[in-house]
Amino acid sequence: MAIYPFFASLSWSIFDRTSIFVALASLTIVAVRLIKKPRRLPFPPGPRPLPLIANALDFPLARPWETYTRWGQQYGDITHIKVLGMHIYVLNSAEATGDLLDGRSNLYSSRPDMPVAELTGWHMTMATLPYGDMWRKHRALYHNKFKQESVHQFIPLLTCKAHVLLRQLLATPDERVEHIRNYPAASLMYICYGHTIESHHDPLVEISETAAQEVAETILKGSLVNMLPMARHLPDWFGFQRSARECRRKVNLMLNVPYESVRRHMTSGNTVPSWMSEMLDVNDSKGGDKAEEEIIKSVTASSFAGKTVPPFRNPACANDYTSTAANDTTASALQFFVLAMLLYPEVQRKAQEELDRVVGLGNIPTFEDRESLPYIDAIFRELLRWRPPAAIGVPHSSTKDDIYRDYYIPKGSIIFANIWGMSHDSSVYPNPEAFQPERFLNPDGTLNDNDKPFAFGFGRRVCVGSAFAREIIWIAIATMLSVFQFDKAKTPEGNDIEVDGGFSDSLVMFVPPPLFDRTRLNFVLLLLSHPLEFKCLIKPRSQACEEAILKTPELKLDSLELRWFE
Ligand code: HEM
Repeated sequence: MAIYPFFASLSWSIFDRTSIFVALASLTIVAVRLIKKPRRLPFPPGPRPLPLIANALDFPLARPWETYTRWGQQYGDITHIKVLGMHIYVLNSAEATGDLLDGRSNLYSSRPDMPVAELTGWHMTMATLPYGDMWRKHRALYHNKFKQESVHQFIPLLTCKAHVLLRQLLATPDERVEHIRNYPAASLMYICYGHTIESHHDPLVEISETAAQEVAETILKGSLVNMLPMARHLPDWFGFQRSARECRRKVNLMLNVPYESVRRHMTSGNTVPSWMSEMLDVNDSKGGDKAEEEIIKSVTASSFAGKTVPPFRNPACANDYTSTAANDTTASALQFFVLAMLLYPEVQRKAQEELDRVVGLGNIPTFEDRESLPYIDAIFRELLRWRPPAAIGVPHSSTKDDIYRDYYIPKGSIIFANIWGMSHDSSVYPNPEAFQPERFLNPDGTLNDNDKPFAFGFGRRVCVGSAFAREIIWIAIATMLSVFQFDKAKTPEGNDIEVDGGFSDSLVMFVPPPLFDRTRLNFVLLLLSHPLEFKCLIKPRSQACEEAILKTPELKLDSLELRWFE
């Protein structure tokens, strides 16, 4: 049967020419949209998903950077997996990371959502805030304090704290791990609140640590709450409610003890100048907005809060804990520095030759010597390349559907950039496992232009403390190398105790998202890498070095008196 007569019989009165034109045009637009619609495009390649559980078994929980790097070799520089309904993308090249996280930072600057974190009161830390106005406010305050042009204000304090570190290492070298951990914590506590840490058991540091510890444990117990929000109404004996309440109490102490103490000093006309007192002054002068005050509490707490011993603790590692921002990244870099000096004694020798040439044996360098000490800066850059403290960074999440290289990336995807893989790309860094500061030097010994470490992350979420990190780590490395010799410890027979160079996993833990709400994603717990425990001999390089350490001036600082309340 011919179809034509049917169409021929249609009356022009029903389908006049204009209507047909409009209908055809609309159909064309819809068709083009459908064809171009991102959903039609494929996801990037990745491990084959299984029915029902998709890639749940592929997701690496231990040493994830190794799996990511393997995926990069197998599937190219962008890999896709699907876990518990979430689309996860792993970027394995500087090009793809630059294109998406830097180049399209308007789309890729959020963080995975964390329903359980809200229940525990832990959603206030800046690194976990979703992209938006609240994050912008936090970031602006942070940037203002820690931007490149402002970090010179910290020079006297950091010099003083580096000298404290030298004196501690001289007095009790076997407590190296604790001294190094204490150094960034003591610097940041003073900057944030004007509080001086007197011992390794400072009450304020302990409060922040136990708060974070409590959060990690509550999050584990809270997986069920994340999946089934109704579960939050389970009775107290179920455990989660009690945990969450205790957690909120500790977070509350962490935010309010320093705040109340700073306030009390300000009111009594006895202010110890600090970042918090500065911000409160500005806010007070504008009428003392309460919401702004809460932001001030959170921003200061974000910089040091968050050391926890993870639930799957590596017993061989003295330091495996997770952290939110500043303290542990810095401590991790410095622990790896000591390890590198043991494994690469020729690097230590070259650095000390440079120091002796520039400042002379028995003298301690200052920031003023930095320009003349390029090899020390090269050590710093190589350190962040060789053992980036956050090997897979902090995940970003996308806020709109997107297409990249004809692949589809839906809104709400989680994006990991494999910082480790990019820093160990042998086409850029030949023999990447070797610690070679020379990679960052020109043939004439000056520093080359490669000064954008992947270790600080990407785009609008790039580490806001990176300028400060460069200062605090540099002065510690330069002063330690000038006066100390780092060697392998010896057996009673005088033989070297070997150091295997191992380090703790950077572990990623996913808590399942709500069963019926795919827009609320999950919680991701990231651990920073730290060296596995190793023994080390730390001795002054000479009598003159020992005297120089003992002569370092002690900066007398006013200190905040903490005021406790429950
Ligand atoms: C070696 C030292 C450090 C390393 C390797 C490091 C690394 C990182 C990385 C990888 C991120 C995530 C970037 C991204 O999402 O792409 C980050 C974020 C952050 N870092 Fe650092 N960091 C260091 C030191 C510091 C210091 C000293 C501070 C504070 C003074 C700090 C404050 C922050 C904050 C607040 C964020 C969250 C930024 C945001 O989400 O917008 N970091 N850091």
